[in-house]
Amino acid sequence: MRKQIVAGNWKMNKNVQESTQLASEIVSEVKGLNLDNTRVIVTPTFVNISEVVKATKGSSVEVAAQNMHQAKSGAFTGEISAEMLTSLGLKTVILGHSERREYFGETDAILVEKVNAALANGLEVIFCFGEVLEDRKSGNHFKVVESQIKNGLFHLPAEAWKNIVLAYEPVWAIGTGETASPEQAQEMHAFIRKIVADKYNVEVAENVSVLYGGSVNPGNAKEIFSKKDVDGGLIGGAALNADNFIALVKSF
Ligand SMILES: O=C[C@H](O)COP(=O)(O)O
Repeated sequence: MRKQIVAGNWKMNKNVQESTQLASEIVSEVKGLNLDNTRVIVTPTFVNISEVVKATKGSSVEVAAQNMHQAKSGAFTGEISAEMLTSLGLKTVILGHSERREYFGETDAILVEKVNAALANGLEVIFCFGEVLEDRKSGNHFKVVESQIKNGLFHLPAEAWKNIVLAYEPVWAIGTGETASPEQAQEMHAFIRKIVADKYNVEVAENVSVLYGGSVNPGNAKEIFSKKDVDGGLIGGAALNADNFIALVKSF
């Protein structure tokens, strides 16, 4: 059975003290929860990963990275490799976030290299995609999402999908306070599962967790997460506060 996941993407927020404090608060709040089928993930910025790994040691809270470079090592000033992440004990990396695509020029071709490098190093990939408002308004959103998934992931063999998590993040809903309605999320998630089933098989499609991201908060999470094909969320703003984040973890 696929897992439910609440992943907090801290983006470029929180210094080292704030990061460890938030992580410690989350650790102490998850202690009393039954998380048999729910994974709780936090993704601090690179410089704070080590300290957050220490702060979460021994707890069920997982630490992941927000990005990585595709090369093994070398002259790539300012970049971080997959092996550097695994050497810290990380098991998961977010790739293809719309902010990386938009502000840092990450193309489908670059993402293929990143996905391959991550998987080759034993990392699980939370692969993000989603349409901009124009696409949604013109009814192009299914096509856009299909092409992002196809171009980024459909070169993979079926067995690689056990290390893939999908994150549908409509760009118009990220940090805007505007959320896709639970019905819009469900409709897209069902579509995503269908194209994965068509390309591979029903088993791969049913086993992959598909997260929703875009202005999820304690007020709307329950309804969104209750949808059949929504397996949790990739959370930005609401993940920066332990109470809000834990409220989301309790929203299944
Ligand atoms: O990675 C998280 C998403 O970009 C969602 O961000 P948000 O919850 O602040 O809208």
